[in-house]
Amino acid sequence: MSVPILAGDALTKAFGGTLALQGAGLSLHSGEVCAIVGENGAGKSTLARILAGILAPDAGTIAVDGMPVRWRGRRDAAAAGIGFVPQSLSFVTTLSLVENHLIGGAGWRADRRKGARTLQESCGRLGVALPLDVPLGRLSLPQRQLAEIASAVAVGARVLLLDEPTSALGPAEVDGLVAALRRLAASGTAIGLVTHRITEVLNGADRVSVLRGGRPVFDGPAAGLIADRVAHLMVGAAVPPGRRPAAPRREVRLQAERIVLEEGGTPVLQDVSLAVQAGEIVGVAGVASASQAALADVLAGLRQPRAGRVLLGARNITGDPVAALRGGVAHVPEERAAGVVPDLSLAENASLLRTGEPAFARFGLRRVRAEHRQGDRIAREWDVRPNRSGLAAGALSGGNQQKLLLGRELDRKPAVIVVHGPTQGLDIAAAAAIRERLVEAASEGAAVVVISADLDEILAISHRVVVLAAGRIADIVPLLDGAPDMVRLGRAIGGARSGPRAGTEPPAAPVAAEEAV
Ligand SMILES: Nc1ncnc2c1ncn2[C@@H]1O[C@H](COP(=O)(O)OP(=O)(O)OP(=O)(O)O)[C@@H](O)[C@H]1O
Repeated sequence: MSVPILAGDALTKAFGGTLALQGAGLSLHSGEVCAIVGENGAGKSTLARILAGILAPDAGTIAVDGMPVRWRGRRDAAAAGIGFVPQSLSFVTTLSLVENHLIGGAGWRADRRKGARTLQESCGRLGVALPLDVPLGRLSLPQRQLAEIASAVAVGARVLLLDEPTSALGPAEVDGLVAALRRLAASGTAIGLVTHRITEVLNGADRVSVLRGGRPVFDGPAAGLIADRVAHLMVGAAVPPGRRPAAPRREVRLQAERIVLEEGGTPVLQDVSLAVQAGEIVGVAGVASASQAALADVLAGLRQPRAGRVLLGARNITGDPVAALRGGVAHVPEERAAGVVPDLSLAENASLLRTGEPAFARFGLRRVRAEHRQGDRIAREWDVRPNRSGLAAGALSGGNQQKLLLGRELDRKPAVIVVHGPTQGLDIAAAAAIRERLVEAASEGAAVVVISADLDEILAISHRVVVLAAGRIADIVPLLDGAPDMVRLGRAIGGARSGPRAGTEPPAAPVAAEEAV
């Protein structure tokens, strides 16, 4: 076989007492997409970051074109053509793609016109169209992901290491991204793709490298692998099938009435009405867009719509996050960084938003021991690894931060749960466990809104699916015994309106008990 462009061998890395990598390696060849998989905390990000020069290994070697190298930092690796797109996107959202490209990868000497031209070229190579001059904050998460990839390509990456670029994307966007990556690979780029999604491994990758507990357990061609085998390699066990939720109670807990929201003059939510009953799980599907995050924010009282109102029971919580929080609304945002504070410890994050409660404060002073007990308990119950309450949350792997965030929010036994991308970044076993927890919370009476790019996930646990298209409710599709009308659902997701006219859905429309079983 040809000499790999980038190869890491026998790499070892410890963080304090945690051995993140133990003798792991990876070879990336020109024209090849290699999926890097493993459960949460397996060491995938650590491996990618070592290869990209962000972290220094404790032991092991790295070679480029067969020649040993020793990165002194990210710049060394970038200069050798190693591009890296992190799990938490790094571009500044108030700046446009061109501006980010100029202050980041391209360097201050590059001029704007030339920067824009090379970005256009890399978008062309990827086969995607991105607005170059719009602040990134106005783009959807998948577009921002593509923007960082395009910028890495534009600075001449021969190797692209992507840390879970697809975890927040829906099936159509995943297909689009995988197709874009395949096009890039066909032009000679070597791609290392960290992912949890088995379909990507099977459909998008040429080769699969599996890590478990920091050790390499498999490296071989993707062809001939079946989903169960990949799942087994990743978690070392079979994943049990999930449970469906029981019928909801006929009591509307959360109600959004004719919500209208605009961002910079652009309509994001248009006449959106939704009623969620106690014990009900409503899934929100649709092509990933800014509307979904906006809906989550409005339901949690975090954003003031231009028109319409949000009721928690009889209480108006529109644009009032304190009333929403006090009334028992839990919110798990799409971007983990908005929910977990990386510099605070696991214990502090676990008790965040509760510091005023008597259990966590006495005479105005924090009860640090109580915070630690809370951190220990949540970490134990939610399988956050490593379970060390004093550890900075930023030192947890992405998936473990997600478990911590969900654990904190659901531990309050909220009346309403608004969760965006509940299992993003989680391995298949952890994702199944989280879905189980959401079903359990609904069985205990919570009204749950699950916004997810993963349609299978929505279909697995929801009573009804609300389809958002272009900021409007295109349809509300009931699930009978979990089996939706896929044609109707597909049409709605594609933007066709077939159900109730947007905004005219009766807010308190009860779900027939037989629909909800
Ligand atoms: N800066 C750090 N300080 C302390 N521990 C760390 C640090 N970075 C990573 N770790 C630990 O190293 C281990 C491997 O983490 P890594 O982020 O590489 O896992 P991962 O496979 O990418 O997981 P995920 O799928 O959840 O993102 C984890 O136990 C993590 O807590």
